[in-house]
Amino acid sequence: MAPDPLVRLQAVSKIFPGGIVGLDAVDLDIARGEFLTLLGPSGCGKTTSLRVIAGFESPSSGEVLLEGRDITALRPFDRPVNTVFQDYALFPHMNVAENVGFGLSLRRLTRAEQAKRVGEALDMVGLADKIGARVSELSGGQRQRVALARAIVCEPRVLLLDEPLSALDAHLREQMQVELKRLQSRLGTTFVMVTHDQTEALSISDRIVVMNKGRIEQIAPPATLYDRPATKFVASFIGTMNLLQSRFLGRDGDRLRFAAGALPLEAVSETGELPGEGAVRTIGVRPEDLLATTEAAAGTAPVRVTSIVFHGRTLRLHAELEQGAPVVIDAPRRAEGFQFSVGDVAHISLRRGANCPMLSN
Ligand SMILES: Nc1ncnc2c1ncn2[C@@H]1O[C@H](COP(=O)(O)OP(=O)(O)OP(=O)(O)O)[C@@H](O)[C@H]1O
Repeated sequence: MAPDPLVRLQAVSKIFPGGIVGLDAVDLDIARGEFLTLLGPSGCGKTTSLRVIAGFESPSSGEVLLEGRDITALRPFDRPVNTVFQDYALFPHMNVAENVGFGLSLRRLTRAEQAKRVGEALDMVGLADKIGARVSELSGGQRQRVALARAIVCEPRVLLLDEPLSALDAHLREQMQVELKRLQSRLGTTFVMVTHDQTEALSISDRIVVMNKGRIEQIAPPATLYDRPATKFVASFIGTMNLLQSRFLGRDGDRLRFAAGALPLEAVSETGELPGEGAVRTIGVRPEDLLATTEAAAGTAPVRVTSIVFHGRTLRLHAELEQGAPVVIDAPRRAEGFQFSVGDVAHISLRRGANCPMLSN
């Protein structure tokens, strides 16, 4: 039997004034020690989920459980939960040590104990040498670390992070992603992070919750989400995916044979659903799972190249299948013996062994 989750959202809905749906019957189990990321477009309910867990927002219906105990009515400060906000919410008139120690000052600790814990938290985030610095003297990345230290110093059971890296430039952001993940592993604390950046979610999380319109579309580890998205929404939100309307031809063991126009495809069904013969389904095909050649052969379909985009090691061909359906192919740049130009006809086929998901709506 799976161990009890640390946090459980049970049929949580949040309806804002005016009937705006923030969350729509969300069920979510968060495991002890995991790095869970809430991912989705603007307005999908990520921040509302976080605020419900923190206690800043009370659900319209449903329960929030912590280790099986109903904490729905508990005030934020009575929950063993801390939040790192997008803008860090640091006190500009206090120095680094005072900012980090602020949460502790509400607890009954001796001054010596407080100072020790502040020192340890700053060590954890690599800022021990800035202990006396004013917040205004710090860079964006350093402020971010102070905010983290202030949140971890209270040793919360759950650390909530609302777009914690969004104020940083791309380079620093990537570096902080690695640091955040390392910090989480060292602490063993459960982290729940909100982001709308899929690359960030994929690189940092143990599991990702993809949200859409107040509901959960799919919960899975990054590789599963990438390789086997369950819905069209998830497929198009994570990386680039061709969504090809395809006719079901029959099955070969657990492989389902389809055709998108003249292009033969093989797919797997996540749900176990077996379509009727001739039924049309959407098959998700990654650009790297399509091969392009200049010559027609068995198993290829012709496409017309409409544009070519330089992607470093690969060229991304944007093309059209016979019926005008758009398709994107990643072709290696140093492919022997062929080159494509806009307007050319290329012959594409599915890479052997590609795992194409059959997607539901
Ligand atoms: N206090 C509020 N009053 C009214 N509507 C709200 C309130 N807070 C959130 N909403 C609405 O609830 C929905 C979910 O909002 P939420 O902030 O959770 O989305 P989000 O996924 O975090 O978006 P973003 O990425 O833009 O922060 C949106 O339609 C939003 O407009």
